[in-house]
Amino acid sequence: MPVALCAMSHSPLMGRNDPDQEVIDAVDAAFDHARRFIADFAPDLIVIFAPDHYNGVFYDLLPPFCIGAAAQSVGDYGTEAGPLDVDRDAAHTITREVLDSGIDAAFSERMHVDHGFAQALQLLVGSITAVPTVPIFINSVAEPLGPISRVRLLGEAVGRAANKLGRRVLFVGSGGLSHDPPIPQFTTSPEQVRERLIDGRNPSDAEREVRERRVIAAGRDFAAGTATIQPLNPHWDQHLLEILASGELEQIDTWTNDWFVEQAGHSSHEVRTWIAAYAALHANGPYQVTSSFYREIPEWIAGFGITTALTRSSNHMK
Ligand SMILES: O=C(O)CCC(=O)/C=C/C=C(\O)C(=O)O
Ligand SMILES: [Fe+2]
Repeated sequence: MPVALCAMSHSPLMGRNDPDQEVIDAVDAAFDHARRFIADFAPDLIVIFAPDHYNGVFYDLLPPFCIGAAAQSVGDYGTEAGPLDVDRDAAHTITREVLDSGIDAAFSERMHVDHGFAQALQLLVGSITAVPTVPIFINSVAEPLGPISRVRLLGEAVGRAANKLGRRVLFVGSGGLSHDPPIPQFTTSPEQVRERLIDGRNPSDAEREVRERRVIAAGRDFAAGTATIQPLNPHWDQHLLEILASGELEQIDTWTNDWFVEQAGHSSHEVRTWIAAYAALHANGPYQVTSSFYREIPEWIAGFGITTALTRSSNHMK
């Protein structure tokens, strides 16, 4: 069966701290294109790789990867709250293949997910329940992180499982390219913040509001050139996009986690979701990137990309 991919940046600042209309129009056009690509492909299952930002997964038990057989969106930053339409059987099949491949992913019958999953599903297919989904959490925020090669291997195992499902599977990767938004680091946080990073589920509306305002203010300062956060790195972003388009994903195995941060900021680890999605596609055969959008958008603290891809055999089977 054919498989396809859409990898996209997300940003909680979209609609909250917007750039010039010309930039918004360009992003909207790129999302329109991605939506048409997905509608043409007509997936009957979405496997989405996304991170969490201390809304669903905490330091009380922090796996590198977790596959959800049921999942609940927390509804942060105005995203849709409530249950995703998770395909439990597909989640079990994928988990078995991943574990059989020697990748020790966690498994959840009640995964909590945030805008990393919900914003992508809403933007690409309209809602968190529009298409049956298997959500796969990839820790991209809470250090320490394992080597990037494990992410590629996870993606390959998921891709092999998808191949066995006999379904029209769309792989989605959700997360930024270079960016360094103000997400607390455990080692440098005061005790009170550490406590919420360990066990901060179900914050009050007021607590959530304070956190969200802090990120919005950082976006304003960053766009005004007065923030102390790390600059975007369009050269690094383009280099990564070229490697992903080439299909030579092993090249990325040599990149250290420190180098990701040095070059592209702490949240550049979110490209783990893209690498997993591309590896899943690659496990189904040689592929072709069919569209690639990129802009630096300081207002959203994002090197912002959207790409679509198809395996070459899927192209003939459309
Ligand atoms: O306040 C916190 O603990 C988390 C802040 C937060 O959720 C920021 C998210 C930013 C992104 O998702 C992003 O730029 O990719
Ligand atoms: Fe993020």
